Amino acid sequence: MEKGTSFLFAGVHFNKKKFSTDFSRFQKKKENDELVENLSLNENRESDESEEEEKDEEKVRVKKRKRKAVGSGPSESVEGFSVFKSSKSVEATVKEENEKTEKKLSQEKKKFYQQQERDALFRKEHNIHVSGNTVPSPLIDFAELSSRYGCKAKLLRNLADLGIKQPTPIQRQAIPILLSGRECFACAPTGSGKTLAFVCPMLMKLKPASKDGVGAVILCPTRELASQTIRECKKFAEGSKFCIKLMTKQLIRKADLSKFSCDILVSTPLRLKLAIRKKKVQYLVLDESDKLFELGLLKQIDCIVKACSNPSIVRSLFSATLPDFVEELARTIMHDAVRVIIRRKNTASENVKQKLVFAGSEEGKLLALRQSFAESLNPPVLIFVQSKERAKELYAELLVDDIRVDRDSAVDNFRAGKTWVLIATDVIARGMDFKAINCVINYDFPDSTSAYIHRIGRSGRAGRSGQAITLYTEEDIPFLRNIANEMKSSGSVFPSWAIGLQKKKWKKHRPRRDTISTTPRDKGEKKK
Ligand SMILES: Nc1ncnc2c1ncn2[C@@H]1O[C@H](COP(=O)(O)OP(=O)(O)OP(=O)(O)O)[C@@H](O)[C@H]1O
Repeated sequence: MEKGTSFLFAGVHFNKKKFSTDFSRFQKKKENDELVENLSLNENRESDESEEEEKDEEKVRVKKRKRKAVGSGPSESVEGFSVFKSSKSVEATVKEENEKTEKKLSQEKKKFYQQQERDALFRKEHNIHVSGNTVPSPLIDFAELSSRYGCKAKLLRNLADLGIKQPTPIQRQAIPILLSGRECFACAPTGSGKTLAFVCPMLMKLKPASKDGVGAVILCPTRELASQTIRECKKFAEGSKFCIKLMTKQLIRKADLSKFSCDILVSTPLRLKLAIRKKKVQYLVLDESDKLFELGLLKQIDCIVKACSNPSIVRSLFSATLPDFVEELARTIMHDAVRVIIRRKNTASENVKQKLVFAGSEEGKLLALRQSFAESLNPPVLIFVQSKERAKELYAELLVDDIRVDRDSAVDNFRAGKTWVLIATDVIARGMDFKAINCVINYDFPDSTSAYIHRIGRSGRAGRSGQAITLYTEEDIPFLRNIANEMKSSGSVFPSWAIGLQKKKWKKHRPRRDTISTTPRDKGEKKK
């Protein structure tokens, strides 16, 4: 018996003589289905067939019908007639298959729920709060960037070289969200590594040195922050071919923006629209989003969002303060976005020890500052005032004291450690990352709670501890309540009497203050 037919004939009593014609035909074709067909045709021609053979043929017919019904090929069984499964056995097989599928599904479901439980516990442990449809699991460590997302070793090495060993909570959650192509709006404390949270997915997903338009756009509210973000991006991308550009006035003047291309473009909202019009932007980040959404810039932001018309764009919003109106705006422009809050929304960093000092008057403030320098202040110190003019005035006063002081135009000197005290306005209150600032002094009371959170957040960054001193005068007292609440919720000692103050709607508290000067002057005189 030929190899090809052996399993079909095993155990079958077959009268080859009587069916010699058909048998030879069958041998030629060697097709199992053909054999079944022939056997069935022969039933009519050979009326004197033995009972046993008739039974055999009947079984073949049953088998044929069954095979048609289930659409399967020949059975894998090799023993006798078990090859022609009965209707019962087919049903059993189907049932078995169904049971197997159900079991597999329920195991997958179980696995999914177990993973969700683990994620929930992990998020709780790291103070990560999320809302949105099936949020991707947070990162356990940076190594997961390669195991889960195929991150190149170079990026991980760069992070390690920068001393970035473990992801911060915002990085643990926001990176997988953005890598999964989901949009997100995130609120995480100052100095908690939001920059890497949005830059890392770009460096993993964008093709370096692509000439195909602008891969990613990072919008910052100030030039100072944009320059810093560029520096950070370049550090993370060290050794790669990424083209990372800062949008400057010169660039706008020189370049033919219709042909302009780069991988990551960092810019303030001004004039960005021209550079990205008709370009296939894949990532759009609004850093310090609440500042960007402030009324003055809203129109420009709207234009930029519209200009980024790539339907598969991934947009994200990041800030340490996320007011409700920004959330509402975010929801109108984003689809299926995930909301990520680290710790509690709109709270000051826990790493900053906050203190309120009553100075009575403007003169009292200067005395209190001098006293602090004489007694306890360790550089570097960052002092915030409410205007450039006041920065000039205070600078002149501190120069007299022979303190190594500079004004916000001298940010680089301060960064390099050449000056120990920097007097600044709110222009550098957001996002600026000065290493190891020991103390922030709010010489002039901040004009809003979010300004307070961002100002004092220049200290206590990347897990370091810091200090913040806020001087206040009589006219600031009505606005103390919110600051005291901030102190309370971030674990600093707070004046409980201030919590009991009447709630006041805080609209840019920037009173006209007396000139900063200790030189005697006529009573009632006010310098400009
Ligand atoms: N995983 C990490 N481990 C250690 N340091 C980190 C990590 N991620 C970022 N950093 C460092 O922490 C510092 C603060 O990061 P970053 O400026 O991104 O904070 P931020 O959350 O954007 O703050 P802000 O709200 O003030 O803008 C930077 O010096 C950065 O290099």
